[in-house]
Amino acid sequence: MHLLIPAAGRGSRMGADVNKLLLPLLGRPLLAWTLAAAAKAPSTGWIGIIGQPIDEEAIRLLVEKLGLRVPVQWIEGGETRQQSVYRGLLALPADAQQVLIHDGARCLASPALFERCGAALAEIPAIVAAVPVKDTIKQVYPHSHRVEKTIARERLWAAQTPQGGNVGTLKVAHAWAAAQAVAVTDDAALCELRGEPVQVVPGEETNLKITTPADLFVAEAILKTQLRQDPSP
Ligand SMILES: Nc1ccn([C@@H]2O[C@H](COP(=O)(O)OP(=O)(O)OP(=O)(O)O)[C@@H](O)[C@H]2O)c(=O)n1
Ligand SMILES: C[C@](O)(CO)[C@H](O)COP(=O)(O)O
Repeated sequence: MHLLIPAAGRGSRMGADVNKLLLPLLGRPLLAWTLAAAAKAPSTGWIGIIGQPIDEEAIRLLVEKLGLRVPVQWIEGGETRQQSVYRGLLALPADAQQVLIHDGARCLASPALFERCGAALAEIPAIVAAVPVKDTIKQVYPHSHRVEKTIARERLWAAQTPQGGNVGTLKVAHAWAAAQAVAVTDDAALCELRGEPVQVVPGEETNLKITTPADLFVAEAILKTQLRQDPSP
């Protein structure tokens, strides 16, 4: 399976002065945990890391230190996640039929989750890892923040990554979105807008996206537990 890792963000909500993916988490950069778990999944055969030029040296160094068993290719990212993923798709090797896309910022995903998503793609053209929403969700008016209504949560799932699908279909969807100036926050949304069926694959509650400083504390605790269960990440 070909895997793209978008890692070209700035981490503005983290408020650090470097890309949040280079921040240390239990002694190594956050992105190193993401890559180690991805490469540990037996079905992962190729990884493309999408990053900004300013981070290239640091990312190349961390990849070298990890000594991953799979080939890793550097791909220059864009202004938004969507643009970065599109660039990644265009940089895939010509023989790539299906692709998984996994946020560099989701450093707690287990190798089993990558396997589950890869296996699902053998049966279904497009997938998204997701978990049922646990909170009660309020829809509010934009400025006043007064509650407009409560959304029934029975059918709501929180989207995670990996997401993925057929390379050709995803390239067409991204090209269409670029031409029409359609902006979305995940890859599955583009398939949905194109009328392509997208299937949810059970995600993991612990598969957080590290976004704000508080997430780092939670991630550290989860990682410690994961390391107790499997000390060879
Ligand atoms: N131009 C961009 C923006 C984001 N990403 C990646 O997309 C993932 C999810 O994005 P997010 O968590 O929003 O990361 P940032 O954009 O870095 O954070 P922020 O929105 O707080 O600036 C991250 O792995 C991030 O590196 C990317 O590859 N290219
Ligand atoms: C793709 C994603 O991880 C799904 O939850 C998420 O949408 C990406 O983060 P963003 O902050 O919305 O760009």
